[in-house]
Amino acid sequence: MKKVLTIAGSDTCGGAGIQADLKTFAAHGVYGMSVITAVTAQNTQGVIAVQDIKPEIIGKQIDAIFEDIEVDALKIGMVSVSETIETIRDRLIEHNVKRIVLDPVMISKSGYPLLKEDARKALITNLLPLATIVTPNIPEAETITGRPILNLRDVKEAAKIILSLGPACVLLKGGHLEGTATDILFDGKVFSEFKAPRLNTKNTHGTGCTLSASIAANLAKDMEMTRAVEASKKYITMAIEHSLEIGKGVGPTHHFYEIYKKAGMMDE
Ligand SMILES: Nc1ncnc2c1ncn2[C@@H]1O[C@H](COP(=O)(O)OP(=O)(O)O)[C@@H](O)[C@H]1O
Ligand SMILES: Cc1ncc(COP(=O)(O)O)c(N)n1
Repeated sequence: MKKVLTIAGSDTCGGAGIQADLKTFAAHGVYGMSVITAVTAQNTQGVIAVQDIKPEIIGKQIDAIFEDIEVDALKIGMVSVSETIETIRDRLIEHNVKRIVLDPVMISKSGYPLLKEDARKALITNLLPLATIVTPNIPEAETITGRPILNLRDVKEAAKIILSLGPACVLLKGGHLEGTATDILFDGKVFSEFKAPRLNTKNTHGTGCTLSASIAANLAKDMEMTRAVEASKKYITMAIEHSLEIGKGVGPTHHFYEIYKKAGMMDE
C-alpha cells in the first residue's frame, strides 16, 4: 500500500487541515500519516484560537516517520510561523524527500490568518523551491507575486512568476474567481486547464486541503503530474457536489470511496 504523509494543522470540525487530508487519503486507498504543526479551535463559522506546536516537536514528528517508514509522497498545509517552516525545510532536505505537494495556506475561508505575515517570506524562500507542485488559490498567488489577479491572463502571468521561485509545477486554483471553476497547471513549458462547473454551494470548507491531499495520494500512486491533477480535480468536484450541510456556517466537503470507485478513478 502506498504511504502518504500530511504536515498540517488540526481542524477541530474535521473539514480542513489534517482531518480532511486523512479522510482524502483513506478515500484514495492509500495509508495516511500526519505531522501536526498547529492545533486550531475552529468550526464551520470560523477559527476561534490557534496554538502552534513547538518546532522541536514538529521536527521530531517528521524524524519519527522517516526513520521508520518509507513515504511515497507528502503534502504540506498550514505552517503558521517562520521557525516551523525552517524546521520542515531542514528535515525534508535531510530525509531527501521527493514528491512534495505544497498548499501555501495563508488565510482561512472565514478570514483568519493561518500563516503569520512575517512568515510569508519564509514560506516563499524555504518551501517553494522544495515543492514538486505548489497549489495557491487566487489570494495566495496575489500575495506571493504582489500582483492583482483578475482574469485568466493574470493567472498565467502569476503562474510564471511563481514557477520562477523554484517549484517544479504550479497549480493555480480558480475557486475564488467567478464562472467556471478553472485551475491552471504550469510546468514551465505547457499550461493545462482543468475545468469544472461552478457548484452553487456555500459548503467549501477545506476544498484546497482536499485537493492538495488528493494530488499527493495520486502522485504516491506513481501517476504522472497532469493525470494526477486531472483525477484530483474530478475528486474535489465530486467532494464539493456531495458537500455536507453540517454546522451553521461553511460546511465541509464529503469523502466516500465507493462513489469515487464507481467513477473509475481508483483504478491506479
Ligand atoms: N463552487 C465551486 N464549484 C466547483 N469547484 C470549486 C468551487 N469552489 C472551489 N472549487 C474548486 O476547489 C478547488 C480548491 O480551490 P479553492 O477553493 O480556490 O482553494 P482554497 O480552499 O485554497 O481557497 C479548486 O479545484 C477549485 O476550482
Ligand atoms: C487547520 C486548517 N488548515 C487549513 C485551513 C484552510 O481551509 P479553508 O480555506 O477551507 O478555511 C483551515 N481552515 N484550517
